[in-house]
Amino acid sequence: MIRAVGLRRTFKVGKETVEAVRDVGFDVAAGELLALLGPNGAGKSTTLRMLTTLLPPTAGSVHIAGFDAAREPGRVREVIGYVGQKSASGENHRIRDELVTQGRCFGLSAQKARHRADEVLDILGIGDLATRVPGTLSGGQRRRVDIALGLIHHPRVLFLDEPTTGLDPHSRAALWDRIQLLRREHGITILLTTHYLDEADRMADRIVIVDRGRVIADGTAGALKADLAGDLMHITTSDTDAARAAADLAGGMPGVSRVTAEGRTVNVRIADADTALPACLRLLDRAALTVTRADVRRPSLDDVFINLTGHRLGESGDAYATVPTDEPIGDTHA
Ligand SMILES: Nc1ncnc2c1ncn2[C@@H]1O[C@H](COP(=O)(O)OP(=O)(O)OP(=O)(O)O)[C@@H](O)[C@H]1O
Repeated sequence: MIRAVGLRRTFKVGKETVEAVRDVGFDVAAGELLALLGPNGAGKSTTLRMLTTLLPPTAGSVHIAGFDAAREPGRVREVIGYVGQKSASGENHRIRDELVTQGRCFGLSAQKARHRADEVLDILGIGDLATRVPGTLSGGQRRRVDIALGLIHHPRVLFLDEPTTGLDPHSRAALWDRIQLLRREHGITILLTTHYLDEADRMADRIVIVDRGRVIADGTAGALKADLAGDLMHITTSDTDAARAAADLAGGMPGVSRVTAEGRTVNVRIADADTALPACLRLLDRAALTVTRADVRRPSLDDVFINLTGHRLGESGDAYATVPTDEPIGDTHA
């Protein structure tokens, strides 16, 4: 349904050239929900704008539902909905009127536009807000209105740029449910950008991780964790000397990709920790090293990101978190 090949986009800023997107490519199947995950400045919005005909790529190509975005942008716009980071609604018109006007802009008759407006209000669970004006809504309600506006013309593909940024946890969860419903019950292909790891993990069929304008991983959350992170064994020993000795022994085990000793604890990254842990404990026992505690932790997407880039998603001054702040929406750039 979506095919991006070798996308590149540079910007001239004074004498400098900013390479916002260097080489991005992926396919999204019909009905799939794909999350484009990456830190601030990774190139997610720029990629989205190229996919939605809002920005011409410096190089590369985009096809949506078989239409070439460069040669048939009008056909592409007919089949896609785009919800940017900034709110698309004004302040003073009633929500239902905004939706009807939007429907009319897409060529629906007055009757069909009214009917569709009620339909999308229902899909987003905001029928009770129909006569309110956007200026009086909460961030989460306003986000739903934005998505309703993006759905008015029955798009087959929906692009959402950081749909939950700035929402409180309750509003985020409610919005996740609505987005899942769009895909499940209405068969819409969805591509969303996010820098929330838990969001990508829980929502997406597939995750494409971008960093500094490049795709650095592409797969299901489960496959990324299994292939790029591995399980973690935490083994606590009697003292720091024992931990160092245990780390040396554990490091020689098959399937180990990394071992660190912190105080009395040894952290071992290993392919299949459930099987490896008993073997490791026997090894340490034979060496007369006392183990006071041992447990296994499954990898998170954060572990995947660290393994790929050497830093956490939230590091280097970027404003990432797995728990969002309560900042209002609509203050980020499009
Ligand atoms: N119009 C522009 N002119 C100059 N540089 C730009 C422009 N748009 C984007 N950039 C730069 O391109 C890089 C990628 O920006 P982009 O907005 O695509 O990242 P992002 O991953 O969406 O980040 P965020 O999560 O903060 O929205 C950044 O360094 C940004 O400053």
